[in-house]
Order: sequence, then C-alpha cells, then structure tokens
Amino acid sequence: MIPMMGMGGEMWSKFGSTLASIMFMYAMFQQYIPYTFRSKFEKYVHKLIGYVNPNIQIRFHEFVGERLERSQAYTAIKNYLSSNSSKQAKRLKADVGKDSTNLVLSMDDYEEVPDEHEGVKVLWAASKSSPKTPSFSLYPTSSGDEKRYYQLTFHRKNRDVVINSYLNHVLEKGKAIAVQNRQRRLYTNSTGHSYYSFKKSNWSHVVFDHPATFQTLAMEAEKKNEIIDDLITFSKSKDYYAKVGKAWKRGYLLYGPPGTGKSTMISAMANLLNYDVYDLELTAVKDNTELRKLLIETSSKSIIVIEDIDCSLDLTGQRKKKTDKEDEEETDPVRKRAKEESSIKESKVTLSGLLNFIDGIWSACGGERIIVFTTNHVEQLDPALIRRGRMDKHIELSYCSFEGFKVLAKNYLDIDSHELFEVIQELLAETQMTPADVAENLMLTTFTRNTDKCLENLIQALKTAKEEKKLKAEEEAKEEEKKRLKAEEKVKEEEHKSMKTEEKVKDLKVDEKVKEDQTEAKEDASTPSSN
Ligand SMILES: Nc1ncnc2c1ncn2[C@@H]1O[C@H](COP(=O)(O)OP(=O)(O)OP(=O)(O)O)[C@@H](O)[C@H]1O
Repeated sequence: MIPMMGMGGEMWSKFGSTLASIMFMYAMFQQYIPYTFRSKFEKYVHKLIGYVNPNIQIRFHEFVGERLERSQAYTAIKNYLSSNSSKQAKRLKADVGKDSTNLVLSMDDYEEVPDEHEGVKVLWAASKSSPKTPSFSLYPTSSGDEKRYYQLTFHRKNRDVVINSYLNHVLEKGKAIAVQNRQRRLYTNSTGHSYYSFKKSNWSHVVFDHPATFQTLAMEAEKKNEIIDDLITFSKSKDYYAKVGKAWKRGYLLYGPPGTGKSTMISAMANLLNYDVYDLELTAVKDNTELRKLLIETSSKSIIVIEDIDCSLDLTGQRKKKTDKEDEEETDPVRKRAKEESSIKESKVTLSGLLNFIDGIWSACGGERIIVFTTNHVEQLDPALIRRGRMDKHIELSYCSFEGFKVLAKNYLDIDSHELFEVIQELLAETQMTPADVAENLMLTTFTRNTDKCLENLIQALKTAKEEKKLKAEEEAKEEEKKRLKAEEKVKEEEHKSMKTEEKVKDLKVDEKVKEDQTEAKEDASTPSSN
C-alpha cells in the first residue's frame, strides 16, 4: 500500500508541477508577448487545429452590427434552447420574460447542450469573450464588456443539413416560442385632441388579458369549428399566400344584434391565435394619411378591429354622427360635451381611404394580419366594403340557441344537463334572447345562490320575453290591420273618384251629342228643300 501511495504521490506531484509550468508559461506568454504577435500565433494554432479537427463551428453573437443591436438570431436560439437547457444543462440562468411575470430559463455561460435533427447530432455551447485589449481599472470590470455568444458545433459531413435545414428549424421554433411567451397587447388609437383641432392619433397599449375562448363562446359547435378551422388554416398559410401572390391577411365581418358576442368572439380569436389586438377608433383618426400611418405601425400577428363600422363611416365617406335626437337625450354633461366636441371635428377619413386601408400595397407589409369589422346593421353597409376578398368571411352572431345556452350553462353553472333544460329549450325556440341576457340570468349572485334558482330566473325572463314578443306581435298585427284598412279606404276613394270622373265624362259626352244633334236639326231646318 505504501509503495503504491508513494507512486501515486510521485505521479501527482509530477502532474502538478507540469500543470504549474504550463500555467506559468501561459501567464508569461500573455504578459510579455506583444498583442499582435500573440494574435498571429493564436491564428496559426487555430488553423492547425482546423486541419485535424473534423468539426465545424458557428458563432451567434448577442450583439451585432455597428450599432451593436441585439441579434434576433441570438434571441431565437436562446428561446429554442430554453426547453433543452432546462432539461439537460446543470447550470441555468433565469430571466423574466418580456413584459410579463413568467420566468425564462436558459443555460449559463460555458454550459453545453446537445441536440439532434434529422439524425444529425450537434452541440450548442454558451460562451462569452472578454475584450482583447485589457483595460486597467481600479474598479471591477463591468460585464457589459463581455460579449456573449452561442457556439454551434457539428461534424463537417453534416454541413448541408445544418445550414440548409437545421438552422431554419431553430430560428422558426425560437421565434414561435417567443410569440408564445410574450405578453399580448391590446392597442387603442387615442388622440390628444384639443377642443378645436385633432392632434396626431397614436397607438397606446395595455396588457391584453381577456379570458374569452371559443370553448366558452355560446354558439353552435359546427359553426364554431368552421371558424376555428378557418383561423388556424389562415395562420399556417404563409407559403400558400406567397405562392398565389396575395397579402397574408384575412377579413372577417361579424354582424348581429347587440349582445350576441361579436366582441367576445374577437377576444376568442386573439386567444386562439396568440395575436395582439388593435382596436381602431375611426372617429379619432384625422384623415386617410393618418389611417395609413396607424396601419403601418401595427405589428404582424395582430387583429385589427373596427367596431360598429356603420357608426364610423357613411357612404359619402363622412363620419356619421349619432342622431340629433340621441344627442338631445344625453343628460350626462361630460358625455354631452364630448359629443359636442366630436361634432366640431371635421371628418376626413373616407370610404376609399378605408378600402385602401384594407387592400393598399402597404397593408401587405409586415406579416399576417386579420381585419375584423363588426356591425349591428349589416344591411346598411356599402357592398364594396364587405365584398368577398375584402371581408372574406361573414359571420352572423344571433340570438341564443339551445346549443348556445348549454355552453353558457356549462360556463356559469358547470352543468351539462338539468330537468329544467327541456322547458328552457322550448322557450328559447319561441323567443329572441341574446346570449348576453341569458348569461346575465345564469350569473350566481347573492340573490341567486344556486343552480335551480338561476335556471328558474332564466325561465321567468324567457316567459316575460315571450309575453312581450306576443304583445309586440299583436301590436304589430294591429298596426298592419290599420295600415291595410287605410290602404283599402284609399283604394275605394280612388275608385269612387274615378267613377265620378267617368260619369262626368259620360255626361259631358251626352251633352255634346245633344248639342250636336240640335245644331244639325237647326241646320236641316234652315236649309231650303231642293224639291
Ligand atoms: N356568444 C356569446 N358567448 C358567450 N358570452 C356571450 C356571448 N354573447 C354575449 N356574451 C356575454 O355578453 C357580454 C356582451 O357581449 P359582447 O360585448 O361580446 O356582445 P356584442 O355583440 O359585441 O355587443 P355590441 O354590439 O353591443 O358591442 C359579454 O361580455 C359576454 O359575457
């Protein structure tokens, strides 16, 4: 044991002294050899290694260009590697996701993670380089001088696969993860307008955090699935749009009475596709140029919404004011003032400006976009505005069906069936109640603490609505009857009038005939007989 230990000790001491000599020589080399010579030496050593090393390395630096902007490739790689890193790397860095509270994990400096693509194995390493000319400072050097990069190593025989396929795969996946991780935004165009003039309209945003999904949307399953399919197909059709030479955008027209879920559907769309929402208030846009500017500022993967399009524009291109009567009825002084103010502003956004907004050349810039118009009065819209090709899909949102009700019952009361469902089904078929009103009755409140009470309330509301509908129908029938009688009277009057006129004409004709006969008789009497 002792000689063995002695041998081991001797070996270790030799190894230690060799290591110390190498380190000493390297320190001397760093300290006394001039930088230019050192860098040349390093270059040749690298070249030499290159001849014998079968591997290829690619570096992706964190900051690139003269202005040292953050490299998009670096960020995409970081995102791509985050899931691999969290499973395989031993040392991780945690970062707060952009604009959000979630943590993004990435591998720490000098960590390595392997990856595989189409059977090709690669190795990623996170590294950093210090400045080449050491700066002497009394203070600790700031980490800002260090340049971080990812280094990809792979065998030279796999060059084609890595360069032509793997890198694209990494960048696309990384970008998709970034979209997934980002906090979505709801933009609105607000103006800092003064009393007499418009100022520039700019986008401002808040975090978009609406919980609506297609699952919670009260609508027939078939219709819902059709819309979901349409949206997903659109979002995956980059290559198709490029192939047919069309801008990657799609227009949706949502129409139906108030409270049928048009706004809710927009939120569900945004949540499904993970898009931002731009809520465009046309009445706050000064003119067509500003409209264009706002559009250019929107990002890709976004839904641009113009709600109540019929109230924003009329066919001559002028913004519509609500009726004067509505203005008169406004009693709230603040809102009245706001309305007066808006009527001072001259509208200059025109229908053609809006059409350009939808299909102008610049509307194709910057990736996929969905444009949504909503209206309560589809029949009032200019056909040019909503023709297919501009508004590709027209979706009617209507009164609550039984299928829609079942979705709401599941959402609000967490039930799939109940003995009162049958009555509700019958009543829904006989009435026109919006999903908003149905939902209102299904809300658990301090007054309606349990499921039975909620459903009973809904039945009561439906019965009232049915009664109102009946009364309305009766009134309408009466009104119709009145109109019919009036029309009949008018016809009779007309007939009477025309009969009288005919009689008069007849009398006149008779008079004329009598006169003619009398004149003839006179003439006959005055003419001497030839005999
Ligand atoms: N189809 C629906 N599915 C689920 N909830 C709905 C539906 N329709 C309406 N609601 C409920 O009613 C509320 C109002 O609906 P929403 O604002 O989406 O209607 P709208 O059609 O956009 O109305 P408006 O034309 O007045 O803007 C929503 O917050 C939601 O709770």
